[in-house]
Amino acid sequence: MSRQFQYQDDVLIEKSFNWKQMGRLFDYLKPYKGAVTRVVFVMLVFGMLTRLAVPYLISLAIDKVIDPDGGSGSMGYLSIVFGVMAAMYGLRWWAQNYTIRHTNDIGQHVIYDLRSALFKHVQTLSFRFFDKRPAGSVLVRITNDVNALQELLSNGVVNSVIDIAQLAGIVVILLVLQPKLALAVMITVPLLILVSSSLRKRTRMAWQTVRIKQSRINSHLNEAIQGMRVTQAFAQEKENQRFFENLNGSSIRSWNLASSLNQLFGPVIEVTSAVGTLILLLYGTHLIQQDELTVGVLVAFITYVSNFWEPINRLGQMYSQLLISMSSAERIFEYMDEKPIVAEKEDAKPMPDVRGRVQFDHVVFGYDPDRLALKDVSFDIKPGMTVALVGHTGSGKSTIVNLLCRFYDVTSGRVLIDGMDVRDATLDSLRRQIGIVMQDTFIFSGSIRDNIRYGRPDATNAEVEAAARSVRAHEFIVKLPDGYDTQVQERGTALSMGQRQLLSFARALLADPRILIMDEATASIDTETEVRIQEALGTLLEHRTSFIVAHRLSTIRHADLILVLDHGVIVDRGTHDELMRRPGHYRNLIEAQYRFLSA
Ligand SMILES: Nc1ncnc2c1ncn2[C@@H]1O[C@H](COP(=O)(O)OP(=O)(O)OP(=O)(O)O)[C@@H](O)[C@H]1O
Repeated sequence: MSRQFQYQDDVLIEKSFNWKQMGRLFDYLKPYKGAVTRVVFVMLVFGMLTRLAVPYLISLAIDKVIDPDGGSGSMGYLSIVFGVMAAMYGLRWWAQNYTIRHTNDIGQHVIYDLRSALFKHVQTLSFRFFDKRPAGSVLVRITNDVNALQELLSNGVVNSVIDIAQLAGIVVILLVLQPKLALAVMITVPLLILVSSSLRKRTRMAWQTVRIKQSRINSHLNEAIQGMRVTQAFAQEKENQRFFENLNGSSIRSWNLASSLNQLFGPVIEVTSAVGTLILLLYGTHLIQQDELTVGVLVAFITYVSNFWEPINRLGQMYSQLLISMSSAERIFEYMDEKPIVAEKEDAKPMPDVRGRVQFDHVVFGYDPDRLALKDVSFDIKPGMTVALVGHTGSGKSTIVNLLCRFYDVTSGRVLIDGMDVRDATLDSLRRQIGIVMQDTFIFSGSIRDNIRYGRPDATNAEVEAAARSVRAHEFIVKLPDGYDTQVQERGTALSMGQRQLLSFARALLADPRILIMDEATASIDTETEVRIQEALGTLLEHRTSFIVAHRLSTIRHADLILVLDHGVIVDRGTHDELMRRPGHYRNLIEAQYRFLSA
C-alpha cells in the first residue's frame, strides 16, 4: 500500500485581499518610519528627478544644438547640457547605492522583529497547540513564511512609492510637453491593465501553490530526518525516497507553471509598448509636420514612454508579490492570533515558595471533550511524600502530571498546591516549583555543564558539580573527553540511556524544586547502572513531594503511596504491602509483570 501520510496544514488561500492583515504587517515598519522616509526622500529627489530630467536634457541638446531653429548650434551649450547630465548620472548612482544599502537594512530589522515576536508567542502556546501540528510546519512558518515577507517589507514598499511617483511624474511631463500625443499614447494603458489583471490572478494562485509544495517538502524533511532511525530500522528508505521524489517533482512542476505564467508578462508589456511606440511615431511625425512638435521633444517622448512601462511592470510584479506575501502573512498571523488555552488570569499571583502539599479535588478532564481521560479523581498528598502512579497504558498517569504542571486546564474540579488553585498562580511561579524528569531526557546542544544548568542558569560550576556528584553522574562525566565541557546534542549518541537519566537527575536536583515529577524510563539498563540510578533517585526524592509514573518494582515498593489508575479512575490506593495483601488491580498488575519478567 502506498504511503498515506499527508501534510494538511497548508491550503490554497483563494480569499479576497485582506487589507486588515496588510495593515498589521505594515505596523512592523512603524519603528523604522524615519529610515523609510529618508530612503524614499533620497530616491525621489536624487533618483527619480535625475531620471526624469535626462530625456528633457537630451531634447534640449537636439533642438538647441543639433537642430537649432534658424542658426548653428552652440557647442558651449552642449557641454553645459552634458555636464548637467553627468552630474545627474552621478547623483543617481549615489542615490541607488544609498537605497539598496538602507532598504536591505530595514528589511532585515523588520524580519528580525517579526520572527522574534512569532517565536515569543509560539513559546507561550499550550501543549494542545503542539499536539495538533507537526513540528516541521511550525518551523516552516517561523523560517520560510517570515523570510517570504522580506522582499515586500524592504524593497517592495520603497520601490512602489518611487515607481508610483515616477509614473505620475512621467504622465505630468508628457501632458505638459504635448498633451495630444500624451493622451494618444496612454490609450494602451487600459488594454494592458485588462490583459495583465487576468494573468496576475492565475499567477498569484500558481505562486501560492509553489509555496505550499515547498512547505510540504520542509515538513516532510523535518519528519524524515527525525524519524530516520525508524525508517532505517524498518528498511523503508526506498518508499521514503519515492514519497520524497513525488513531493519534490510536484514542487518543480508547480514552479515551472508559475514561472512560465510570470514570463508571459514580459511579452504582454512588450506588445503594449510596441503599440504605444507605433502610435507615438505615426502621430508624432504627423504633429512634427503640423509644427506642433519638435524632433527633440519626440525623442524625449520616446524615452519617457519607454521609462513609463518599466514602473508599470514593476508595480504589477509588486502586486503579485504582495498577494503571495499576504498568504505568508496570513499564516503568520494565524499563529499570532492563537490564544494559549492555558492562559494566566489577569489577577494571577505568584505562588509563594511551597512546602509541597498537592491535592486533586474531584478532577475531571478530557483532551477531547467527549472522551474523558480522568473521571472524578481526588487525592491529598502531604509534603515530602513519594507517590507512585501505576496503571495500564492509557489509564491516565501522564494526564495527572500534565494537570499538575498546568499544561492543560481541568474540565471541572481543582488542582491545589499548598491550598492554592494552580489556575490562580502565575505560570512561571507555578512551574518553578515543579521539576520534571522525563522518560527520554532531552539533551540540548551545548556542554554537559550547560545541560545540567538548564533549569538554573545562574548556578556556579561548583554547584553543577555538587549536583552531579549527589546523583552519581560525576564519575561518568569526568571520564568523557572534555569532562563537564564535553559537547553533546539531542541526537548525539555519545550518552547511553542510563547516563542521560543521571544527567536529568542532576539537572532536576540543581533546580531544587519542591515538587518533582518523574516519568521513569522503561528501557532496560544493566544492573550496575540500575543500582546507581536507584541510589541517585533516593537522593533526588529526599525532602520533596514526588510523583513517579513508575515502571520498576523497586521504585514502586519504596513509594509512600501508590495510586492505581484504570480508565481515568483511581481504583485503588495504599502502600505496596497493603495493596499486595488484597486481590485487585494492583496485585494483578504486579503479578502480570512478574510473570512477564520471569518468563
Ligand atoms: N495529547 C493528547 N491528545 C488527545 N488524547 C490524549 C493525549 N494524550 C493522552 N491522550 C489520551 O488520554 C488517555 C490517558 O492518557 P495518558 O497519557 O494519561 O495515559 P498513561 O497512563 O500515561 O499511558 P502510558 O503509560 O502509555 O504513558 C488515553 O486514552 C490517551 O489516548
